[in-house]
Amino acid sequence: MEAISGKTVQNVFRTQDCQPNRQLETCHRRECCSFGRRSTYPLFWSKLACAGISAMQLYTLRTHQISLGKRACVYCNAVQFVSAASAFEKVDFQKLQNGSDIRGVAVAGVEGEPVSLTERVAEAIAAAFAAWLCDRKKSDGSRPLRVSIGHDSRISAQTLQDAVSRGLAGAGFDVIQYGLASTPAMFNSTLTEDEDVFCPVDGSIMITASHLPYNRNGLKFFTNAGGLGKADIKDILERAAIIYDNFSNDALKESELAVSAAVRKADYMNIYTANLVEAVRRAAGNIEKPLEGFHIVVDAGNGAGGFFMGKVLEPLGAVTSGSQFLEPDGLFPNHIPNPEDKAAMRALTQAVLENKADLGIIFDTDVDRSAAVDSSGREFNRNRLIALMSAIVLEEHPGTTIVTDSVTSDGLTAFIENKLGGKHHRFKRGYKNVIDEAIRLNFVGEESHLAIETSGHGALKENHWLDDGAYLMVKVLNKLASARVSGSGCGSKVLTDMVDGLEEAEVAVELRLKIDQNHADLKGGSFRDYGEAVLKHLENMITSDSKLNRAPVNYEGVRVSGHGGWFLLRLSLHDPVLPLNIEAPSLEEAVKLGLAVLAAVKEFAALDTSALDKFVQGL
Ligand SMILES: O=P(O)(O)OC[C@H]1O[C@H](O)[C@H](O)[C@@H](O)[C@@H]1O
Repeated sequence: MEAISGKTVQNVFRTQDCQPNRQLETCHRRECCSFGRRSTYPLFWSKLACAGISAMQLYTLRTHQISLGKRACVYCNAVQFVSAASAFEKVDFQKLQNGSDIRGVAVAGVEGEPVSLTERVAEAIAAAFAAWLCDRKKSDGSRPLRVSIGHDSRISAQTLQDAVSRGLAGAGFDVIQYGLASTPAMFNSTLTEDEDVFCPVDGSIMITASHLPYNRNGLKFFTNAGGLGKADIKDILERAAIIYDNFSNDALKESELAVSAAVRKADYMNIYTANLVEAVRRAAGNIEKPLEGFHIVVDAGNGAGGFFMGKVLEPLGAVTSGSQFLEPDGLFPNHIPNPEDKAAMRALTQAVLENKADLGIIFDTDVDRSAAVDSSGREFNRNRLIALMSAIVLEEHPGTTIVTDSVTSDGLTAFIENKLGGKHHRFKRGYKNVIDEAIRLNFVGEESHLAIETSGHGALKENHWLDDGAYLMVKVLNKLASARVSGSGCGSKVLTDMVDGLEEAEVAVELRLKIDQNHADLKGGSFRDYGEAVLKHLENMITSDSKLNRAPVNYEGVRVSGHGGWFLLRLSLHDPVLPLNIEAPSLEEAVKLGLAVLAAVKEFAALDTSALDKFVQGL
């Protein structure tokens, strides 16, 4: 985690908005809208987005709520712009896309990282999501469309929640705020049937930037069909850019007024966690406290996952003393909440050993990822976590296909296929990619029940293909509890035994080789094209080395086996980086693989190979 100076901390709450200074000529027309009662405004915006109407021609339509459920008349205020110039700082909305999420800098104070996710930007994106949703869902007339909002522990959470609420309320939506929540809970709120917590919602927004540093934040979107994909996010950002460019002072004020009528608060985490508790009780044969006598520590890294101790483990009877960093603190003062972070895993392991616990559980900031540690301090992380989850799922669904990301080991394939009798389908990196691939396989007739990444994202068919770190841990707890009930084992040894036979490489490294986007060698092209050229060249070089073999089936980058191990060079999903994974039985053999890559890539001047240089020199 970056060091945070006192000055930075003072700065972090200074918001980023600039005040509009443009002259507006407003003309309010009050009229009853004869079309779509609640969806008027978003639909209008979405049409604008598609038609590319100029700001000179714009009229914003605004629907207002009179009272919940009793809105006899919807009226529109038309605000005519006299200037096409945006009142706010120019924003490149497409740059905020991070795969199927939106991510940006939300807090000022870090040098070289100007704020990009301002309140106004967030408001425009929320209004754009409303427009997008209106194109897909129609209100049945009994109530307005509604969207739930949750957030993780970041210090910009509250400000962004307010902005997102304004964007939705201004679009005529009902807004249900859940406060501190997990990403998977937000998806669940689109499925739950419970009017007490205003569910099901028509859409849901989670405000989070996962494990990124404290100054970042972002948005994830859900409907009852799951998380939105890349194309949806692109669409929403295109709409948001138009909305933002045409914001007026009056429209913004009206959103502020609309908020108080539109916002409801609900404790949805109670419902979500009760379902998790119920799942473990059911698996143990409806015992009230199936974890009685188990000592389990939780490390939430000061993210949103602290609920797991008090609302899941304790009702199930587990002893939880020694759990740590459960209080939400968006400056993440202890370690980054991220199972991929070595310091985070060390902290959990230490807590398990010091407390002589049976199991340790760790979550990322928004609880869509998790990992565990057994009583001896061995990690269930990366390939070992996938092996454990595969063993659990294959017991329930013999022969099923396990879909994983591309950086999984050859040892994992052997374990899944030879020991467990399943099929390993190694696909691409990216949680959305593996989930979508598992759904596709089922669709074409190949049964798959688990899609899981080495990052700790894992989704089960039985849980609506939702990547839910808490649900993964519930499956682990089910195993612990049911093994004791059936007398087949006690403590985390049950779990450790399940991954017995998984071969793990002596050396496993990931080196991230940066592409300098400003380097002349790119010749004005994109880093992606450059990266592809590096990969093509590597592929050609490999064919002339008899000790190396390209993987016969491969979906991403160049994967090669040789010297008793393997390597994969691929393009990062998001960054101008070529990540290189090497696994081998010894350092010597890993270096041989590294040298083969180095020989092929060294002529690419814009590629920073210093990490690989150091590795092959044994530094
Ligand atoms: O391609 P990389 O830079 O290694 O990043 C890949 C990772 O990006 C994000 O963090 C996604 O949430 C992960 O699902 C994905 O695995």
